[in-house]
Amino acid sequence: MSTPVTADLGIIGSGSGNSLITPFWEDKRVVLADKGTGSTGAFGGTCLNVGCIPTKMFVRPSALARGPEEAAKVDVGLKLHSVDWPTMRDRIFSRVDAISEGGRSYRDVELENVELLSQKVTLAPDLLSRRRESGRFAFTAEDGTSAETEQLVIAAGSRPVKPQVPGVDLPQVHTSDSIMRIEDLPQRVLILGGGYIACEFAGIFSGLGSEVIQVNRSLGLMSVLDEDIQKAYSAEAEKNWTVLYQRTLGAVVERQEGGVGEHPGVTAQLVTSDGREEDYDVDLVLVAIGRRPNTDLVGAEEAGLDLESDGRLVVDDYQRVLAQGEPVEGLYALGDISSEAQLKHVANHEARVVAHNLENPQRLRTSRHQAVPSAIFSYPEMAQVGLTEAQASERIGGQNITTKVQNYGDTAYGWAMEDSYGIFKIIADRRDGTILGAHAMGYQSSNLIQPIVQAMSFGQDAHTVARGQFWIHPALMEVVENALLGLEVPIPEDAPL
Ligand SMILES: Cc1cc2nc3c(=O)[nH]c(=O)nc-3n(C[C@H](O)[C@H](O)[C@H](O)COP(=O)(O)OP(=O)(O)OC[C@H]3O[C@@H](n4cnc5c(N)ncnc54)[C@H](O)[C@@H]3O)c2cc1C
Ligand SMILES: NC(=O)c1ccc[n+]([C@@H]2O[C@H](COP(=O)([O-])OP(=O)(O)OC[C@H]3O[C@@H](n4cnc5c(N)ncnc54)[C@H](O)[C@@H]3O)[C@@H](O)[C@H]2O)c1
Repeated sequence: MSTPVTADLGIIGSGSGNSLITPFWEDKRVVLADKGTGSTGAFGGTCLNVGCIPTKMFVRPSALARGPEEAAKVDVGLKLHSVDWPTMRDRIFSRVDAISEGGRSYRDVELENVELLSQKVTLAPDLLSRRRESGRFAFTAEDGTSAETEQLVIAAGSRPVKPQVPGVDLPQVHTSDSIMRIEDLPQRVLILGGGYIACEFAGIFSGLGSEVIQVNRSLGLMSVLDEDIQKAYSAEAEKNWTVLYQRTLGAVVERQEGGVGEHPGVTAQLVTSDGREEDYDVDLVLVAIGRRPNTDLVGAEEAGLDLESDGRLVVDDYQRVLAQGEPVEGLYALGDISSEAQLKHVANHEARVVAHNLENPQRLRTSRHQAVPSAIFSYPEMAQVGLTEAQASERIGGQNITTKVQNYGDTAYGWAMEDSYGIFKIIADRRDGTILGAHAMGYQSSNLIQPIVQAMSFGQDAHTVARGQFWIHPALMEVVENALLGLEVPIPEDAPL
């Protein structure tokens, strides 16, 4: 057996984990292990290579391709000439791949204190007893290279779940890991799932001109959102592409014709909730039914670490990993492998906390998971923060909440847009004006929600936010101002006017 690589810090995962290598470690040794992400085995994790960044780089051209539809509402005739998928794809990935490669070579070649293990690694099954005896954490790579480190961070992320059905491993069945690199735009695509990823890709492909069939197991899309947004979005999606509910994928069978590039099309065999079978001939299938934490890939359970019921690592407020209910000193986790919210801004925040705690073990800081917003960059776009109306009613009693749903179309900028569907909903405690949540669907809702995130983060009440500042007239942000003003909350005598 070869001599283990020894280091002060070990990191498993080069996504958000990559940012832990701060100047503090310059005169110390770091081992960074990453097996590679997506169909190209890229460095730098999900967000950069197969997640947030490339998806939004496809959302933008897709939104522009909807230009004629939007322009027609305001009496302008536009014509879409072409959508050049191969050029678009290559432009997007030439940027993404260059950043990924730059990141790899910076870590691997330029930083002398960092050893990069471009392999899948597994925690030593006797991780905890060895740590007690030697003071070090141990893990091993597939080629037998082993590493021992004083502190260790598990930032190994999550991966797409695939249903175990016949044909699911055909090359025409994609996940978000591979779909963005396909050779050409499909004419007809079936998307399985009704959550973030399915709704974003349904928006992308339908905007670019593909015929989209979205299939969800439950009734309605985006079931995690507030009911008003969920219903409004489902109704819009049903107008924009085909949406089928209460069905799932039974099998995928290769056909002779259709398809994209070298692969022929497939028949997606769906099974309805009452047991009927329905066949859809499509060019390809995208499966987007959730992501599972990579705890199995790192051997977390075998190493004696505690797991949540959904397979995530259990961490305390300092992001320390728990074993038998107790935090293991020097062992941290962050991002999708331990976080309830699989969101990049959450992983980044946790990484800042872990970076601090690694460098200051005597002054540990806690992570914060209140007022975590998210946006779904579909068509229409959606955004949310805080409690849904149902959750707020359960938390403080329905009689104590006040809500306002502001239509974009009832504001000046909404008139300019001829907007017919945008809504912004705020939920507050009617007793003291505390903002409990906000939920929106419509143009730029991911930006419009930020003042509410700010108010919730800094504890500002609804009336103070509405009247304690100027709102630019007649900007679209007046949607938010009007939603705040529509809440029935107490207004103190000396409140700003
Ligand atoms: C299609 C898509 C779109 C998204 N869009 C958004 C968005 O718009 N906004 C948003 O906030 N979030 C979005 N997300 C979620 C976001 O990408 C993730 O929450 C975030 O990237 C998680 O970061 P992480 O550091 O935890 O994991 P990752 O970035 O996945 O990093 C984990 C790394 O660990 C490596 N690894 C795993 N196991 C091992 C092992 N045993 N040995 C060695 N290496 C290993 C992996 O290869 C990977 O590189 C999106 C996700 C997807 C899939
Ligand atoms: N914009 C963003 O912030 C963004 C974008 C993409 C992904 N993400 C993150 O990635 C996570 C994973 O995304 P996701 O969309 O894969 O999962 P998800 O949990 O958001 O949605 C899964 C969906 O698949 C459906 N489903 C599950 N099994 C099914 C089956 N067998 N047949 C048909 N439908 C089925 C569920 O009803 C649900 O609608 C998200 O929860 C989110 O945290 C975030």
